[in-house]
Amino acid sequence: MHMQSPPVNSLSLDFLTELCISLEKLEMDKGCRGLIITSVLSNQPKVFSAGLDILEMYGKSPEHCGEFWKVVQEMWLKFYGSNMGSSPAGGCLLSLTCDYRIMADNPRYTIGLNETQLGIVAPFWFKETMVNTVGHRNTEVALQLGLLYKPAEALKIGLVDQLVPEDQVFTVASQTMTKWLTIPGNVSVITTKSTLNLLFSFQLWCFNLV
Ligand SMILES: CC/C=C\CCC/C=C/C(=O)SCCNC(=O)CCNC(=O)[C@H](O)C(C)(C)COP(=O)(O)OP(=O)(O)OC[C@H]1O[C@@H](n2cnc3c(N)ncnc32)[C@H](O)[C@@H]1OP(=O)(O)O
Repeated sequence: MHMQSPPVNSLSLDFLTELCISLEKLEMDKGCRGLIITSVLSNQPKVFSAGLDILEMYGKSPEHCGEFWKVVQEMWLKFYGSNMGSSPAGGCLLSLTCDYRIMADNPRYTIGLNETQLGIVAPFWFKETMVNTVGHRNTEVALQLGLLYKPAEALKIGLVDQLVPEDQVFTVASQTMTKWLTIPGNVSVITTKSTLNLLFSFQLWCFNLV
């Protein structure tokens, strides 16, 4: 899936709604077993996603914010595989929801949950997704300081799984997905993934009740 919402693939209500509808269609397509998500913006260095659309959160009605928030959570529940350039905040969440993260090895790119740098708080399910990926201590430091990591640092703490030269990102992503798809039985993989996320999904469900 190619993301192309200039200038920076910011996650607006319209963009996220379209993303979720596209994912739903793919989920219903029995021939589709995996997804690579990438940015085809023409800017250099390339942005994967600038995160939540800041304008979507400013001066809007509570109903609009509620609708926006619901679709952000929907996006979190659905994702699978990714490859990328710069990924701050919601862009980082988008990639954290994937099974495998391949980042272009260009020190001009950064990834991380930088919310505190903006004076906002990363929601608990952003935080939990980060803890599940890089552990509690790394998350504690990363979130409190709002750190954005360069590729080598991101690899070191496990925030991304692999660095590759920029022109090879898609090829390596395709090869990696081919390997993941050799695991037999869609059901066992999906069930394993659901089990890993079970407690967390339950927590999010409880959170939405209060
Ligand atoms: C209800 C919600 C409550 C709490 C939410 C808490 C969770 C929040 C999660 C978030 O995701 S908040 C968003 C955080 N995002 C960022 O901090 C990213 C900010 N942007 C950047 O760092 C950079 O723009 C960049 C993505 C690295 C790209 O840099 P580049 O130099 O290539 O572009 P430039 O900075 O000139 O930007 C171009 C253009 O895009 C606009 N822009 C950038 N980011 C956003 C965004 N997140 N939302 C909306 N618009 C964005 C920027 O203003 C420029 O616009 P202009 O050309 O009109 O000036």
